[in-house]
Amino acid sequence: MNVSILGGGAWGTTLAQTLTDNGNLVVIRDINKEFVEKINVEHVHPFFGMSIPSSIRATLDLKETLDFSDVVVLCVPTKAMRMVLKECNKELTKPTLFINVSKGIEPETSLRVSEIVEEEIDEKNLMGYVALSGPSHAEEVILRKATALVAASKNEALACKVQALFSNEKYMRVYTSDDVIGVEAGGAMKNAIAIVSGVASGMGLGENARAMLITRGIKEILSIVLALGGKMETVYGLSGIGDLIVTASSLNSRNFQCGLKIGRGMTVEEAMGSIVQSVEGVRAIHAGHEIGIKYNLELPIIDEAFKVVEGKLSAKEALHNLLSRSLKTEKYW
Ligand SMILES: NC(=O)C1=CN([C@@H]2O[C@H](COP(=O)(O)OP(=O)(O)OC[C@H]3O[C@@H](n4cnc5c(N)ncnc54)[C@H](O)[C@@H]3O)[C@@H](O)[C@H]2O)C=CC1
Ligand SMILES: O=C(CO)COP(=O)(O)O
Repeated sequence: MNVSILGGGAWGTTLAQTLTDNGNLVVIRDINKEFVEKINVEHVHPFFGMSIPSSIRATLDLKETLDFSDVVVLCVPTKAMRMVLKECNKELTKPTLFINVSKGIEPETSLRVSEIVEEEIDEKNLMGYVALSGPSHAEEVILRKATALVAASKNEALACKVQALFSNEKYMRVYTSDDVIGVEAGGAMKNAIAIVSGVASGMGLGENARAMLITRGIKEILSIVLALGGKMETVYGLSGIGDLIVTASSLNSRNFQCGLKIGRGMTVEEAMGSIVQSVEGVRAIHAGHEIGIKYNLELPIIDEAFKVVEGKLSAKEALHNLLSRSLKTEKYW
């Protein structure tokens, strides 16, 4: 089938290869002319430089991309998501299935991408929505290394459609889920904890500290997912703990790297500015902090991380605050 991808960066172009491997025709829309040329003329991945199938086409033209199919994969940074969806809504002429692979919650509204899609896309243009998420560094998927994802939708048939679209027996296995909230919120919040984990490493703390922050971070992700109406079992799955494992201790993770740089003394702006690809975790820390206030949640790690990224506290002071909290019994729910 024909598939349109919005955002031809690290992940979008990698998924274009998977969709092409599975026998589909893909058009990517990106706003970066250089990326479009790399894909169309050199047939290489714009970030990783390796060859990609020559049938993948890229364009700067949104209308051409939307006209190409009735399946659109959203793969732009979540800070651009609302704007991109507004532009799409003006150009759409038919009911379209939106598959979102971007990971974030809008800090100003605490809305997940599915909710932003519902706000910005007219009902007549919205065939349905599926969130596709899980532990999947583009650096490995582009090399066709074995990976598993989860496709979540309120509509089971659409989740199955996306499962079939992306799965192949060589390297990609997709599960389905009905828990859109859990998949979206878990996928967004793991980036916040990945930054914290990177900060700890950058400060010169050891693996014990990282394990502590990741494990107690899971408790905070769980609190947020449950408060938003998601399921506990989803947090224990690919889009939750699975993605946290891959992100919170890997140099392939832009969020971990960003934290590493902050922990070594860079400001948040310097750290973000030094990484060319999207870093979603700082916005996720803001979103998590806001959700904590709204639902009266106890989120000590996210709240201390918020003070650090706001420049109100050093990472060392934040660590001291966490270690000097009142002693308690270990509980996860
Ligand atoms: N890189 C990875 O391994 C994975 C990334 N993701 C998620 O996918 C999303 C995108 O990440 P990456 O592809 O890694 O980021 P990236 O920074 O490599 O690519 C983003 C692309 O979006 C384009 N873009 C930005 N604003 C746009 C707009 N207004 N209209 C159209 N295109 C626009 C940029 O030019 C860039 O090519 C993020 O939310 C990330 O968390 C999810 C799974 C894996
Ligand atoms: O979401 C990802 C892997 O599943 C990518 O993580 P980073 O954005 O931290 O690189």
